[in-house]
Amino acid sequence: MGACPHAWQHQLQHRGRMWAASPAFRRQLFLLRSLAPTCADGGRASSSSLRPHAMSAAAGPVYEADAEAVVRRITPPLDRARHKGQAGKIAIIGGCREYTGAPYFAAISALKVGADLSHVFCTKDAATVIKSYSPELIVHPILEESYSVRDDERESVSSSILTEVIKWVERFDCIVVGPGLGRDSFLMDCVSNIMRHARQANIPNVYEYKRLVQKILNCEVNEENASEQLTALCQKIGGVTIMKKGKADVISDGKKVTQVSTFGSPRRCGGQGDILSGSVAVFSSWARHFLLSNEQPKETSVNPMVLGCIAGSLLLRKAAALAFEKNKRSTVTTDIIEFLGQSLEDICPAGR
Ligand SMILES: NC(=O)C1=CN([C@@H]2O[C@H](COP(=O)(O)OP(=O)(O)OC[C@H]3O[C@@H](n4cnc5c(N)ncnc54)[C@H](O)[C@@H]3O)[C@@H](O)[C@H]2O)[C@@H](O)CC1
Ligand SMILES: Nc1ncnc2c1ncn2[C@@H]1O[C@H](COP(=O)(O)OP(=O)(O)OP(=O)(O)O)[C@@H](O)[C@H]1O
Ligand SMILES: [Mg+2]
Repeated sequence: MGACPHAWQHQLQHRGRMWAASPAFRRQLFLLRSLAPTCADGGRASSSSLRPHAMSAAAGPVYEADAEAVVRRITPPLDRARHKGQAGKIAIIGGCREYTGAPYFAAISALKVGADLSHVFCTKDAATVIKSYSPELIVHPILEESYSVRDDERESVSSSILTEVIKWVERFDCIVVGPGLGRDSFLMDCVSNIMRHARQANIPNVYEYKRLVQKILNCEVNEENASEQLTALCQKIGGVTIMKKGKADVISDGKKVTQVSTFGSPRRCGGQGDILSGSVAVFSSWARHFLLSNEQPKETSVNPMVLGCIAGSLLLRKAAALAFEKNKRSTVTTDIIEFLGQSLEDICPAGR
């Protein structure tokens, strides 16, 4: 979604040409090729940037991504000529009566990573609360839950919600569906309709993943053939990208399996998945712009969503590590958000 802005595209093209002449180019090309499903060597070769991991399974090896290199490549330069929106417009669909923190974490993380605009589409009850957390966010109180809709109104309310969201959808570079959505049946139905209009990647945790495997593959999660199961799940859902979160974040688009296992923090405070979703949204949109602006060889069909997952995972882990160093057991999600900027700066300085 979203067209590539010209100034940015031009700058990236220029950087792309410079880059092509640089000695590091071959290593990066290998990285990108290795992420591609149909690369010349079938991804079999190994290099310092991608190390096959011991949990290799029938679907093929799981490579440790060179996540820092990915972050450096896809993060756009800061340029005085750029206007508002060119660094990304992100939308979060989530937030209900119970959960107002989750959409806030995801939306504020998108801004702290570097997006220009962050919108939240939530229920009417959640909107005032979310707005009061931060004046930075643009909050749309347009979703409804079952308790506020009469049975005979469901269809008309659902279609007017859809109309309202669709009006906005095309303006966004990436949409995150789910943080704090809860489980209300009417809300789920409305959001399913919205998702049909904007195909999404899924970012499941252990329980969400378990439910997906049971429902789609009709079996239980099996760690013995984890990478084969993940690949099959991506394919069966229709070529989506899935990040299976955990000790290592394992990412697949149904073709290759990559992981990020850089150490983060031993704290498992709720909300880290929400930071992750906001960060992945920004990096995926940057990756899409980057790939559009730097013509890739035809056989190198790199998936921007995969690059976004790799970059988002690394950034969250680095920020979590710094927050834990400072706050130890009292580390909470807000502390991690504060370190997103420094973590990106450490990998990819703003003045480069
Ligand atoms: N401050 C907030 O408003 C927050 C709201 N959240 C929202 O809360 C709702 C429920 O989220 P949950 O993540 O609890 O949902 P799940 O239904 O996936 O988790 C159910 C239970 O499993 C546990 N669990 C999750 N991952 C696990 C793992 N890797 N290993 C072992 N146990 C695990 C959880 O602690 C929870 O008790 C979602 O709508 C979510 O977006 C969360 O994002 C956290 C922050
Ligand atoms: N066992 C672990 N070891 C190291 N890092 C982990 C581990 N589990 C999760 N993480 C980190 O936390 C991130 C979020 O995963 P988590 O399972 O907490 O998501 P979540 O349950 O959706 O979070 P949320 O509370 O926002 O809903 C992962 O991407 C990973 O970086
Ligand atoms: Mg979650």
